[in-house]
Amino acid sequence: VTHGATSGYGYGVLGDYKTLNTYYYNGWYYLYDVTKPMNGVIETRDANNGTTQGGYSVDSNNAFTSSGQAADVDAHKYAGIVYDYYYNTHNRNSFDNAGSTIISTVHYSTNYNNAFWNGNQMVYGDGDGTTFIALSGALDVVAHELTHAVTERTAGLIYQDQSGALNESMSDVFGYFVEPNDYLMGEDVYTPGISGDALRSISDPTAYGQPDHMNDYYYTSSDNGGVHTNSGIPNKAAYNTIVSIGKTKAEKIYYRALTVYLTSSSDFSDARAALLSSTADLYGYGTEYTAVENAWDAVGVY
Ligand SMILES: O=C(NO)[C@]12CC[C@H](CC1)C2
Ligand SMILES: [Ca+2]
Ligand SMILES: [Zn+2]
Repeated sequence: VTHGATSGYGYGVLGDYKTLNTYYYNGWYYLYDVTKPMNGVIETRDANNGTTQGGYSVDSNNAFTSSGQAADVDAHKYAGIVYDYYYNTHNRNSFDNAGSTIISTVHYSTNYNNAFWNGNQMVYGDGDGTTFIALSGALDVVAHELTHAVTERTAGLIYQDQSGALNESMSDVFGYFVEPNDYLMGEDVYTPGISGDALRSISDPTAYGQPDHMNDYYYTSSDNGGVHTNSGIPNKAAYNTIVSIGKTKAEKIYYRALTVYLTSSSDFSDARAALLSSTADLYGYGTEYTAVENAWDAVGVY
């Protein structure tokens, strides 16, 4: 075989075995996934602790088993899982719904306790080993970042004040929809020395210093108007919605609100209205509609 799709394997950030969609070319195996529908491609790169996009993550024998490859393994595997979620659940082909290649870069900078979508791709730090370990090691974090890309291409929620907090909330809420085994965000890569904690909770935002009601909205000039703090309010409303109507209906309502009704300047009240319109479109004005009204009443948003 001169070149083509191959199946490899590796160990993730938490040391867990996983199979990988790889690509063989000219003696090297690449973290380059060509198995997705409509020619969607997922590629993973390695900045080698620099701040460039980095070159392709490659291996000589299709076994990505070294400790330095763990972050690459998870970024690649989890990007594929998030692609599949959006395609299978919402019929969306990649972040732009046009099959654009999903690019991830890992080992960005040194001791970098963050991850971000830079407008073109996902970028993950390794963490400092105390606050975070390699951030691609959490599926909800990968889903959080790729949802920033979806939001940017759809509602385009401006990353400031209430629209910015909604932007953050959409990423946390779809992080839950992709990884629904808990209501926590980032728990798999946050504080390796402390068990049971997380970066945020959508069931109880106050557990990690976020408000869960408009009465406690945090007015600040930092963090783009506290977008990572005030997201607790729409996050709590989403949790209320999920527990009352279930994940299957909730994720359809949220996806429709994000892609049909929300705009760049939408605030929390606009989000309530967008979710109610989406609910009415999909399920009418019955129990689901009432549940969404109650969910937002409970956080003081009308
Ligand atoms: O909320 C975030 N970005 O807007 C985080 C912070 C830590 C995880 C990686 C990036 C989530
Ligand atoms: Ca989680
Ligand atoms: Zn974010």
